[in-house]
Amino acid sequence: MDFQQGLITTIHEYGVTKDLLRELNKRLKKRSTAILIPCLYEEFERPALKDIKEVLKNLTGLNELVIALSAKTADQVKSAKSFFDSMPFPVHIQWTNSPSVIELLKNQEKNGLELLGTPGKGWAVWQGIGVATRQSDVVALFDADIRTFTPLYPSRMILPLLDESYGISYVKAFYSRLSLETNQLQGRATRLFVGPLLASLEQLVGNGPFLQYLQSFRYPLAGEFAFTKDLAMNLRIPCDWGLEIGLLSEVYRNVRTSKIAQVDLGLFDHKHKTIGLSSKEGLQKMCTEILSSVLRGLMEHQAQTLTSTQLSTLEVLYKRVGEDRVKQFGLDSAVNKLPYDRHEEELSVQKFAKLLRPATQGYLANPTTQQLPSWSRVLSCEDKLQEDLANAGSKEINTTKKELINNY
Ligand SMILES: O=C(O)[C@H](O)COP(=O)(O)O
Repeated sequence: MDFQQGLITTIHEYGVTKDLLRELNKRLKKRSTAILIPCLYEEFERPALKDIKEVLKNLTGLNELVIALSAKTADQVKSAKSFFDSMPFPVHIQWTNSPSVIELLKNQEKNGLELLGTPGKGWAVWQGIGVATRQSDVVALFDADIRTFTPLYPSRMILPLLDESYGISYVKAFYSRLSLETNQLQGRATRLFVGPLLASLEQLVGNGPFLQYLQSFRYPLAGEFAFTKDLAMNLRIPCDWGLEIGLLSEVYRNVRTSKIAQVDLGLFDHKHKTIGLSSKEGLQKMCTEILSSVLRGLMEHQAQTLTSTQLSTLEVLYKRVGEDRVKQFGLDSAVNKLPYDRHEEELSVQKFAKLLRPATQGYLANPTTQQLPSWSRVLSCEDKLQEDLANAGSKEINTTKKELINNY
């Protein structure tokens, strides 16, 4: 526990779990809430989503479950629908890359709206927000690959938004990251890249408000967050691995920090990526895109950028802080009797350090990234697009347009 340091409210986990679901269901009836799960069809073939479904079945007060599904065939969509057959609330399967959705969004180019995002989580989140906010005042988002999902997750993520007297608009998760198989610390991008990067940038450019804000989050890359409809409708959505940092930047732009809370979800594990052989793969690609997102935030909120001398300093600082963190996590693991592969962690820091120069130069050469426009901006042009999108995403399928699906 801490004593609420930092800019945002921290909700700790004190181990009291009695009646959590009863309380949640009671409050859900008073403020309409949707859960949004962006998802590739492959997740339906893995055990995690089945476990998530079993927990969600207990949320009798939920207004809607929205599955933003990327699928290759109509049969996959049908089987996703029957997978969620028995839920005690409406389930909307939004086929994000269906021919009708692609046609509808492509058609918006005539209005100057670029809505065909790069396929991936960002695009699915954007569609899911559009669909979910038609009928719900609160939206909570969970990844489909969480292997440790318990009733505590939805309860703790959603409850802070259901009592409006606290004035909270945005809730972000944090957790302890341990692999269920090896019992080793996970969260490599967060621990070994984002943490040391933010600390190094702070030394380099000073403790400006945006850097201070980002550092208030105990797990800035957490993919689990919840927001009120009015905030959700005003967020631009990035389409790359910078999604989580990019959304934090959009939240910073839209609400005061007193309206933000982070919640301890306890233990968390999910599907893991490899570190990748180059900056185009795995965690290295992820960190490259995260760096762009952090640099963009520095520009947008602090009007700061990196000169070439600063870039050299950043490389030196990051390496030093990264190596210090490896030692710190080693001690943390030893005292907790967790296995720790120091060599592997040192190699990760070395690889991440090598990304800094090309990634920064790449960002400076092209600082604007693809972001999907906020829903409030979209509706100012096409006020029926939420409905049209939801209809197109759940419509029966035209399999003759298979090549469209494959491209998205
Ligand atoms: O949270 C993170 O740092 C990234 O998602 C990577 O996580 P992992 O090391 O648990 O795969």
